[in-house]
Order: sequence, then C-alpha cells, then structure tokens
Amino acid sequence: MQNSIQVPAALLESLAHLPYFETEPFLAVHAQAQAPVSIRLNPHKNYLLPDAAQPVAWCENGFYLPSRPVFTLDPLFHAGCYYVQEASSMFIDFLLKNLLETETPIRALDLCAAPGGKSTLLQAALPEGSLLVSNEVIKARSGILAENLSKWGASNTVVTSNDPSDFGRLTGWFDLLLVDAPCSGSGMFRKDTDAIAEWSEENVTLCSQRQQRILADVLPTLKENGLLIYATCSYSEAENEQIVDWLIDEFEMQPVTVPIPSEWGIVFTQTPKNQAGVYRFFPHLVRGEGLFVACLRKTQPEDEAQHRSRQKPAKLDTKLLRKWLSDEQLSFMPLQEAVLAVPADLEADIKCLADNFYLRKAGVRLGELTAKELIPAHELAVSTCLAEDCTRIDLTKEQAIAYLRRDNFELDTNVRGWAVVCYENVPLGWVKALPNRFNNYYPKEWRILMQ
Ligand SMILES: C[S@@+](CC[C@H](N)C(=O)[O-])C[C@H]1O[C@@H](n2cnc3c(N)ncnc32)[C@H](O)[C@@H]1O
Repeated sequence: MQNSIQVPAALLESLAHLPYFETEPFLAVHAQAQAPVSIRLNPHKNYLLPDAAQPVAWCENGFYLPSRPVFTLDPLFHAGCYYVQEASSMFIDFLLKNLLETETPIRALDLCAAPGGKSTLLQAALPEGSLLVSNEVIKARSGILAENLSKWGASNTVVTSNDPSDFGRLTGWFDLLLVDAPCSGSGMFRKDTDAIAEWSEENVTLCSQRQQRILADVLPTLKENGLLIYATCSYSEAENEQIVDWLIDEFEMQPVTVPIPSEWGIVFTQTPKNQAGVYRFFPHLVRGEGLFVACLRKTQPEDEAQHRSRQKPAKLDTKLLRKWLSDEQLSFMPLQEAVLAVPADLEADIKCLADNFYLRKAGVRLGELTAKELIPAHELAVSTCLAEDCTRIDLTKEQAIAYLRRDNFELDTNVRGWAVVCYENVPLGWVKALPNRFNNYYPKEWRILMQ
C-alpha cells in the first residue's frame, strides 16, 4: 500500500499487539490527503454554523466541517466564536459531563495548556462559577494561550507560566487536574508531519520519563477525591498505559471510567498491570486524530494549603469601571498600571495565585485608569462582560478584515470617542473615532498577516 506519510516501522511494530490496532487501515488513513476538520463553538458567543456541519458525538459544542475554510480570513474566528480543534480531543467534554458529579463551582488546573484547546473546552464545561488556571511552562508559548483565552472572553480564567513543581506550593487545592502531557506526538502525524522526523524510540523513553516527573511534581496540588485526567497524543504504551500503571503503583490513585457507545469507535482498553480502563483513539476507527486518555481519582488525604493574601485592597474608581461592564458580579484588582475584573467569588483565589505564581493573565483586563478615564483594553472588547450599551459600530466583512489587519479603511459614522467594532454583532475590538478619522486599536501582535 502506498503510504504518503512514512510512519516509522519501529512504531508500527510496537503497536501491533494493541487491541483494535490494524496496520493496513492505520496506514491507509495516514495516506489520505485530508484529516477531518472540526471546530468547537464558544457557548458564550453567537455563531451560525454552516448547514453541512455535523455534530461530534462526544462533545456538545463540537462539529465537523465539510471542508477546511481559511479560518484566518473569518472575522468570527478572531472574535473567539469558535476554536479549531481536532475532534478526538473534544472527548474531555464527555468525560467531564459524566465525572463531575457536582454543580458546585470547582478549581481546575490545566497544567500543560498552550495553545489552549483543552482550556477553552474546560472553561465551557466546568460548573458555573468555577476557577480555571491554565498553565504553560514555556514562556514563549504562554502568549498564544493568553490570546486564545482572552478571545474566549470568560472572566474566570487565569494564565500562569510556571514549572509544574511550583504547584507544590498549593497542596490539596485543585478539584480537577488535566495533564495533557508533552509527548512523542505520533497521534498527530497526519496533521504535523514534522513530528515524524522527530519520532524515535529514544524520544518515547525520554517523554515517558518527563511525563512521570511532571505528574510526580504536580500531584500534591490535587485534593483528596480530586480527579486527574491524563492525556497524550502518542500511541506508545510507555507514555500511556505504563504511566497509568505507575500512577496506581506509586501514588494513591484509583482509575475511573465512563461507559461509551461502541459505535463511536473509541477503543476502551485496560492497562497491562493494574487493568485500569483507558481510552484510545485510532484514526482508522474514529473521525479524529490519535489520542490516549485516562482518568484517576486521588484517594490520598491531602491538607489544603491555607493562604492569606499580602495584597491590600486597592482604591479604584469603581463607579467609572462598572459603566463598561454588564452586570456580572465582578471585583476589581490592580495589576501594575492596569485594572482587572475578576469574579467576586474568585477574588481571594486569584490573589493567592498572584502571590505565588507568574500571572500572564487573570480575569478580564479592563484597561488603564488615568485621572479621568479608562483607556479600554482589547480583552474587555472581546470579553463576555462588556456592557451592552457600549457604543458599537457594525462592519462589513471587508471592513472587518481590514480592521483585523490594522489597515486603513473608510468608516462612515457620526460616532465620537471609544467604540467597539463588530462583525455580525460580535465585538472584534476598539476604535477611537475622532472628527475626521479614527484610530485602530486592534493589538498589533494579533493582526492578520496573511495576504
Ligand atoms: C500536548 S501540548 C498541550 C496542548 C494543549 N493542552 C491544548 O489542548 O491546546 C503539551 C504542552 O506541554 C508543554 N510542556 C513542555 N514541557 C513541559 C514540562 N516539562 N512541563 C510541563 N509542560 C511542558 C508544551 O510546551 C506544550 O504546550
């Protein structure tokens, strides 16, 4: 059979004994030119799906598209109306819906979070009022994570950029821990052919050792009875089943599973040593990429770290700030020259995080307060807490693309001052309209570069 993607023979050999793995169909899907295209909708923003979109069975907001549009040229992509995510990863939604037995707000940590696919999913799936901390240790990658969460628009997220071991400062703090670990990447061969060149048996071993280090470092931050979701996009047992067996052997962790319909094509299998139930996604069986997922509950008692913030309450002109916001229950926190809006119920937690971690983003950045006014931040424009009565200007698609490129374009309006420009009623960002021109405040680093 012709195999346009050269799947390494050593990998094929190592997978041959796995249940439901079949070399020929596996190679056949890798020979196909096109991987399925799927998006997950942002439930807090409006978006009209194309008629031909088909639901992803295991995710309420997930849909396959019939072909791949040029997402970069869709203003609603930049407005955070949806996230482009391969469908297997959306399975986390199904697990959360079935395993979070509570409507009570929880604290969740997405430890390896950039670029933010699973964080945006978690944000939409967690019980209302929950806190989501999205961490990315590599500082250069934390920017794209903060960008994607800013566009998602929710106020209950915090982006940190810390080493997993730093979370040892907050023992017994989180109810949910997602570790979507860095891995050898074989499950992404179809979408990322560079991963093939980087694949080797030695790298699988190195990844497996790193996964153990990351997990051992971060597990103290999980509460007793807290849930760990461990995922990789590798097919190798050393990074998957063997890690789960190691977690059960070395820590007080119990596997938890949810039954799945067989027609989904997801392989429910067991780890060799402890017979823990785990999920595998093979692209010849599901409409998605390769993925491994396991869920475990911590049975070990863990005292919750107690923290009293060193931060003093700030004196802020709250009346002025509230004018910019819809009536969510938000508190205000200064961060250098800027002011943040954070859910009032999460203020103490966010201050505790600010005292202990490097915060890349927290809540919604409202802007900078001068003596007389707020210079609004982009995050506020694309947030879900922007005041309804804020001045809005509707753009055509052509104008919207020009705005997102930071190009000059004609705007026929009598509006003066700060206004939020919208496409199909969804905010894209700020302009400041002056008598004979306007200034484009779209963030330079996010502008569309594609011609
Ligand atoms: C599989 S990716 C995460 C994808 C992300 N969860 C998503 O859904 O968009 C793994 C992430 O782990 C980060 N990473 C690399 N080395 C790490 C380490 N030693 N500890 C924690 N995270 C690490 C990588 O930078 C990468 O962003």
